[in-house]
Amino acid sequence: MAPTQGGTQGGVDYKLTTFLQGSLTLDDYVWSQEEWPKVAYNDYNDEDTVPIIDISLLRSEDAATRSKGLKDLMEAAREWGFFRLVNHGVLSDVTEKLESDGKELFALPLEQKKKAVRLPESIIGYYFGAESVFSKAWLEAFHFSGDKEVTDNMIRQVSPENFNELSASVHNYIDAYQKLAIEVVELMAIALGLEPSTFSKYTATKGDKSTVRVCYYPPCPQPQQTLGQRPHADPILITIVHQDDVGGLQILKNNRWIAVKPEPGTVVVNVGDTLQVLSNDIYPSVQHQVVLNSERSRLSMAFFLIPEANALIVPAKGLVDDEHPVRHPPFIYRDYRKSYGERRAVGKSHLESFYTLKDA
Ligand SMILES: O=C(O)CCC(=O)C(=O)O
Ligand SMILES: [Fe+2]
Repeated sequence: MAPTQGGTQGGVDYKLTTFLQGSLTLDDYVWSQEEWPKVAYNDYNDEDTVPIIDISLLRSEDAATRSKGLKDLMEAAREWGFFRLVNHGVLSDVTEKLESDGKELFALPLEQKKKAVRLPESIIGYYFGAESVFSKAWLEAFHFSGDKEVTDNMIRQVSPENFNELSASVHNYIDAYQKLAIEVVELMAIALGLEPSTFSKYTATKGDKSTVRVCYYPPCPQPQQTLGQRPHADPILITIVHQDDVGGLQILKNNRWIAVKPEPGTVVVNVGDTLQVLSNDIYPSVQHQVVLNSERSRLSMAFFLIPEANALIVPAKGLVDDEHPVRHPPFIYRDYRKSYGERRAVGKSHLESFYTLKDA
């Protein structure tokens, strides 16, 4: 089917979206056929669904409740590389505030948003669709740094009149999710019989600290022929995604795409490549993608727990023995991240190709 060039469908004027401005047409967003989504954004399978972990059980004073909770967490992370967290305790005010601020930012004219455009070599800044590293993706995003100065500069560029409010909103979000993410990776270490800090001690405390990427996927006139994000695994320790009620996130399990159903009050946690290596492959990073729909826009906020750039990423000692040899040669996180950024366009699991690339 030849794509239509903008126009109004289902009450949405696509020409007004950022995606079809200037010389951009729908053709710029049509992917090759083998990349088209196989499962619709809302085709949920209730039999085979990402496990739900109630983190309040893991905080319980009762030893038996705690140890059952740890076992469930360990099994979910090991089998799925993904789980949904309930009762996490992050105030809904913090989440809802950034969600509504994000919507206001995306509603600004493109030229205004571009004042915070991502610079080459950086992951921080504004980017959209056909002009970004996510080339062809029907996505626009503000990626904010946990480094206050960097994010404050970005906000000053794009929305100086709301500076104080926006700055507080982004930093409150990052602080709250950073605490939760550290708690989760500490529980994931305890669940394997390791020191709590085994994974969390790799978290960056200076420079490129943990970040949040606020993602906006407007309705798309051709959701069958494009994607909001192509299949990828995240390079970091863990990601915590807050998605709204629209749906679109899918994960690859046993070669099948599984749609992750949004549940109010729930966040989605996924293992990144770095945690896979630190856990000597016990916790796998898993490919995921974002599928679009033609009716409703979707907003998600992905918090990334980022490793220290200079850290040597090497499997935890307690997980290596004669029966469990080291599965990945060590690497410096900065080198891995750089190579990941350069190869993003390929879209395959980067961890698998990284060592071959280095040896080549
Ligand atoms: O939008 C989503 O649900 C997922 C976002 C994501 O995978 C990412 O930004 O790495
Ligand atoms: Fe991701």
